[in-house]
Amino acid sequence: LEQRVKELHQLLNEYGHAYYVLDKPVVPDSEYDALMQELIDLEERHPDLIMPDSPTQRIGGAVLPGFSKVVHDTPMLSLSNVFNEEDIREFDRRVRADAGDVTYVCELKIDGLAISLKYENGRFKQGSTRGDGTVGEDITTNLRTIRAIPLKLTEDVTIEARGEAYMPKKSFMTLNEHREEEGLDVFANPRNAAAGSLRQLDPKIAAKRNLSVFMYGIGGEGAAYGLDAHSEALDYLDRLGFRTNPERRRCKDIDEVIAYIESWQDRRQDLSYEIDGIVIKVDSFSRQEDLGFTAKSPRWATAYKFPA
Ligand SMILES: COc1nc2nc(N)nc(N)c2nc1C
Repeated sequence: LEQRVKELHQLLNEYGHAYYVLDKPVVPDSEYDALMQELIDLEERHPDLIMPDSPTQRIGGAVLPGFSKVVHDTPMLSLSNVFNEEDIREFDRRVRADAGDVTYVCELKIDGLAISLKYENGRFKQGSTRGDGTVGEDITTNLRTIRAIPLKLTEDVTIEARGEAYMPKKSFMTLNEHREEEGLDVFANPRNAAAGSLRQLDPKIAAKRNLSVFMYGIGGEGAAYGLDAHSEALDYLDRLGFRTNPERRRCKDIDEVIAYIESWQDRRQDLSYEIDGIVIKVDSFSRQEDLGFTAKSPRWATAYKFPA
């Protein structure tokens, strides 16, 4: 019996990772659903076999009275913005003045809300919003309902991952259609819909909102995991089981960055999620250290914003 439960955990985690994290289903939905139902039945008959990281435990029971506060180990900063090619080249000049020639990483800037996910010995422990950058809200129960967030990592590491929770465009359209039918206010955009969903005190509501995430960094010192560069940190997050955005690109100079940005000017409407810009980051962690931070933003990163 325990053996079958373990086997179901393994299968459901593997199939769930393929479907929700890699967007590459390996079994038909009907097979996944049948295995999930088998595990639900087994756990109902033998509650002693229910483990906290069981795939059935994503939707917590109780409605929360409110959200408790979480003080971030390191502040969740904001990004400076640039709006045109001149700004981008000015950013590059300032970077090279202090750090010399650098390689950049460009990432799509997902139009969602920033979250922090903390894991202890490979198990999801706490998830929170950015809040004011220093203190956020504990939304662990809601984040557990997001299938793209692993409850258990492939390694027993203690780590904090940071990224963006968002609502795909299709889910946003469907949600607003349902709200209109029910005479409820519609959400203005997917970002508001995602934020509103994660601010629900009843996890059953968040669970129905089809939210997803793209993780974009490690909280604290990436070097602590033997990593020398941001691109390596993203590959490490992949290996641990997190969902990262596949459109990221290492650029050897600012001309390549500008070409990458131009390539997304129009292509972005083909994406299944909304982006509001492109984030440009210096790749090497030691070059990032040379550059440091202003009071509220890293000097080694900036966000190019698309015209509204
Ligand atoms: C290093 O700090 C950051 N990195 C980021 N990366 C991406 N892709 N998107 C963001 N919104 C973002 N925001 C911040 C503060």
